[in-house]
Amino acid sequence: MKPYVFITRKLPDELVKPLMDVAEVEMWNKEEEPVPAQLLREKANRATALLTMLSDTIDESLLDASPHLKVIANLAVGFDNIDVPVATKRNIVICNTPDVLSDTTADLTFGLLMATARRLIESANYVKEGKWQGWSPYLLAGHDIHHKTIGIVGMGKIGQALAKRATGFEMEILYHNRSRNEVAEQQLNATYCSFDDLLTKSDYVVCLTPLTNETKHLFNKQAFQKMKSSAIFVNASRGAVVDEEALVEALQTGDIAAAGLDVFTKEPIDVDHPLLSLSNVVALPHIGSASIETRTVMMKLCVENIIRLLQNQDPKTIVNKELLSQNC
Ligand SMILES: NC(=O)C1=CN([C@@H]2O[C@H](COP(=O)(O)OP(=O)(O)OC[C@H]3O[C@@H](n4cnc5c(N)ncnc54)[C@H](O)[C@@H]3O)[C@@H](O)[C@H]2O)C=CC1
Ligand SMILES: O=C(O)C(=O)CO
Repeated sequence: MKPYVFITRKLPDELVKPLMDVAEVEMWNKEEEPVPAQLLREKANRATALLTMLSDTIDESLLDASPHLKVIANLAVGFDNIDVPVATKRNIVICNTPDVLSDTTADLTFGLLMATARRLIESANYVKEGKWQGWSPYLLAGHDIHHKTIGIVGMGKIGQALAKRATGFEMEILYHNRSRNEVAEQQLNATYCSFDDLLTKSDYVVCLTPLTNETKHLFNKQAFQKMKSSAIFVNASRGAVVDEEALVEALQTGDIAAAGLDVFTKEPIDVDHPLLSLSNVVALPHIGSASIETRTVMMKLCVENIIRLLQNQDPKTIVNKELLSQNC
């Protein structure tokens, strides 16, 4: 009997085809809506493998109810939606999609920084809404990007790709990370800083850390108060690294100048959330890695990882590496 694999979103058939050759595959039939939690639970109960989205919660109770599960391939590099320690205890391999999305996410993050600094969305709407009466010296004037200081919190793969883009704008690059990044220092001339130093010195503060117990609400009232009043905050990691109430207050009181946000604590964010009413906020619907090319490669990587695991080979990318020698 073929192993049963459940995919929690409608993906293109041609990308899933290789999996169908080795497994019985079922997919949730909607592209834009997550699978209901109860249905996921029922499917997971029979599944040997799951291909999940970052919007699916894979917690202890779901893992408890999934006795045959061998692998979960998450269509994301981030895996904060999965209880990895519990999965590891149950010998369930967790795969993610690192590297393949770093350049695409860095492009979006730098684009978001530019859109926020130069007020691109506000300006485009201004024209389309017929508000443009004529040229004037400070009409929709924003802030320079070139030769300014960017502070990157989380100098990992995406952070490094972002720093590379910042060098093209001749920016001074500061970074804060769990450990020193020699490539960033030697090849990109980035300078390591304490978190507080980075906050006080940067014109642009960009968050690219994973969401962990340590980074939850890292950007709180105190952090925003340490930033320059002209600083622009950009978050392309996970919403919960930010205390959103504190961010609203910082933007309203002028502790910081503006924010570019690709991610939110609750996704989708409620349309009446105070952040969305502020003209100095650019909000995007979590599209960091959303290019057709990159999403296709991410899907292929998930499919390949599941096939490899089902054939008792090492996956190409794994989160809980400690399981490699045991399982694969
Ligand atoms: N907006 C979007 O669509 C996307 C968001 N992401 C988010 O970006 C995150 C980073 O992705 P990668 O760069 O590939 O991961 P990575 O693992 O290569 O880099 C993360 C870096 O953050 C550092 N870090 C962890 N905890 C820290 C802390 N407390 N203080 C300072 N630094 C800390 C790590 O040392 C590491 O260098 C993902 O975990 C994900 O949450 C990733 C892709 C797309
Ligand atoms: O990969 C991730 O972690 C994302 O947020 C989407 O690509």
